[in-house]
Amino acid sequence: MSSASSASSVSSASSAEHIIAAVALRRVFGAKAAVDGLTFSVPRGAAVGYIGANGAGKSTTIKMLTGILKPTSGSALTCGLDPLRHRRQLARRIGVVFGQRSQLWWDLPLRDSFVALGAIHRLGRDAVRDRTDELVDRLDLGEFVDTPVRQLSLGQRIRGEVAAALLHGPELLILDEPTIGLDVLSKERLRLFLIEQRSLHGTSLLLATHDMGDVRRLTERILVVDHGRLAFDGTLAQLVEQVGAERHVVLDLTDPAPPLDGIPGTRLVGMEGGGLRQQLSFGPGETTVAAILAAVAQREVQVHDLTIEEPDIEDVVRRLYAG
Ligand SMILES: Nc1ncnc2c1ncn2[C@@H]1O[C@H](COP(=O)(O)OP(=O)(O)OP(=O)(O)O)[C@@H](O)[C@H]1O
Repeated sequence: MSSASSASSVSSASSAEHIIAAVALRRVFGAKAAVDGLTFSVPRGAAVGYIGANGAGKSTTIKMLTGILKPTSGSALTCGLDPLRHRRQLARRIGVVFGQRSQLWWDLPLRDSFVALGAIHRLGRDAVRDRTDELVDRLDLGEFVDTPVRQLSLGQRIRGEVAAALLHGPELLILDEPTIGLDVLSKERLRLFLIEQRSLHGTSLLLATHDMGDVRRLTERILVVDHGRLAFDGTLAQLVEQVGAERHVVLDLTDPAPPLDGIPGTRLVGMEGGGLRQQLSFGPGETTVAAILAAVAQREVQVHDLTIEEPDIEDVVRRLYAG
């Protein structure tokens, strides 16, 4: 079955409710199925994390959803459109960022890229200017918006990529590893911006990432893909319940202290240096870092430093299969 004819088999009712609808999506490279019969849908307005180990098939899925790659079989509708047949129309309704590959013009300053993209998307000059001003302000691009892209740092470039992807106010934003290689502050700044944009504009989000922090902050549902197949579809809390992928807070204390057990919502999972460093684990919804710190303060110990460790995605996927 061709992808064009099969895409039309996804009902139009579902395409109104769903920003993405994939049915038995499959893509083979030589003898290997990179994506192997994926069926899932994303309701309009939702934010979904798409996670999996290296080579699990995430980028291949995204390429099929955006019309870059033809499925070997199965079908996909993105914004109700067949991505291959309506690639140009689709481009006006989605924004895509591949963290590892630039979609900007290397020799042009960001501002000129925005003007060029505005022309491609057929936005009026005033609309481009207003939207550029908003994005420069919200993403703090002011210092480098007139610098050629090739001279930007990774964090600056990614902010530029995200701005470019949102210039035309897409219904759906697809991000493939947007925070890869970014330092903690740049990651956080980008996440806050994305949260704000979604609440302002109701943009749907599909986020492929290796970063559990991205998933936790930005999405409400998780799809786990493994060897091109869907291994899990549910909330982070359900995933944690199923595989026990908890967060850890590592507390470095100013003086050795007795075990910090019995802190509500946490388990003491490690102690070093006679109590100088203690590690507590906790699941989503059980407690917060702020509540943990407040409870620790009542034990009359002083926290000198703290680190929050997110569960490792490769480990989560392994445990999903082991269980
Ligand atoms: N153009 C291609 N030709 C041949 N094999 C490919 C091609 N693109 C992807 N693959 C293979 O398909 C599988 C899935 O790759 P894909 O890039 O979709 O995984 P991924 O989940 O995005 O991985 P990563 O997290 O490492 O980016 C891998 O085994 C990869 O080597």
